[in-house]
Amino acid sequence: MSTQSSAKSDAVINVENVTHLFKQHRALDGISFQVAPKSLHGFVGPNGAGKTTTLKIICTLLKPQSGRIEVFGYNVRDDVKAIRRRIGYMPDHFSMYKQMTVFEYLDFFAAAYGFSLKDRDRIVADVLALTDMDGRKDDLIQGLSRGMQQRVSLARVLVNDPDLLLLDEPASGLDPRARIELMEILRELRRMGKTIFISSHILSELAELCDSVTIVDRGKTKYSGPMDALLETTSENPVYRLRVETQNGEVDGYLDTLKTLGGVLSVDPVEGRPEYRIAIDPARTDVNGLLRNLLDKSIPIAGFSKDQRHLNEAFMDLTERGVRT
Ligand SMILES: Nc1ncnc2c1ncn2[C@@H]1O[C@H](COP(=O)(O)OP(=O)(O)OP(=O)(O)O)[C@@H](O)[C@H]1O
Repeated sequence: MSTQSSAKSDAVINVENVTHLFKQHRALDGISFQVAPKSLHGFVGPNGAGKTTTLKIICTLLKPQSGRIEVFGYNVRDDVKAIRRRIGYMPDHFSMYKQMTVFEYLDFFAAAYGFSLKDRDRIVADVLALTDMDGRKDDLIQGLSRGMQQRVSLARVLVNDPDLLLLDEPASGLDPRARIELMEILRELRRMGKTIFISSHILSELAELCDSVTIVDRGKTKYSGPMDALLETTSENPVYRLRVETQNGEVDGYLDTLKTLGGVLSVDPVEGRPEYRIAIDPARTDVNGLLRNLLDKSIPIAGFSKDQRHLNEAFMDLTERGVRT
């Protein structure tokens, strides 16, 4: 009997204090995080951090040894069938039946899900359209590029119309164009209301795509929340980035004026660009005060934004040195 919990939250994935050992080796060490419905949630961590292990537990291929994992409110220990009906899992390393055509391959999986011959034609046409593969249905898989094979693999995951997609490093080995096209397909799937959980060991790869992210290292959660909040400067003193209009590329001349503005703590010119990073004391001024002062001093503003930490900086701050084997 299935035992969907009355769920204390509406999270699609709820991971609470999960630990998993391979013999003496602690692959997961009390990991916890949640994934909201209809979000595109990144799962990032260095090699050996525990991403694949977590994904396998979420998709019911591996039983958790301790802690709790719920998917759509179903416990992964007891409700395997109910969960499998609603998820699509794309593993990091997969083998395909490469001597099949794209159509035969997808039709084979639709048949494995128990769909009738009539439904299968429609389903395969739908997933081919979703992955922009309509024109390739009669191509042999072995003749397709890696990017195209990855799309077929994604199409295969969509055959049972899952509400949650679990994708393990889907962009690895793809060239920039194939990556961008894959990301566009994922955005479209999210627009259709699917929740997408996507792992990568490269934070920058997911930064533009994902609205929320969990960073994991050595089996522990290092950050889980909105992508924007991760990139905010951690300092208590907000930092803003000012770009000035230049004439003949001349950028000097504003530094001294900027330093004298009320509430400004420090001003750093950005090397090689007509830009400054300005830190303010929030007890003495705010963003509106700073902008007013800039206008009062006739600084020619060409652009102004809150400074964000560089992604790599955020990732390095949160994860430890050394590769885990
Ligand atoms: N079946 C297994 N037997 C023994 N150790 C394992 C097994 N699977 C994973 N591990 C170990 O558990 C740790 C976590 O592995 P996991 O594959 O989950 O990490 P990952 O974050 O997905 O890494 P990568 O980015 O390299 O794919 C690693 O130290 C790995 O060597």
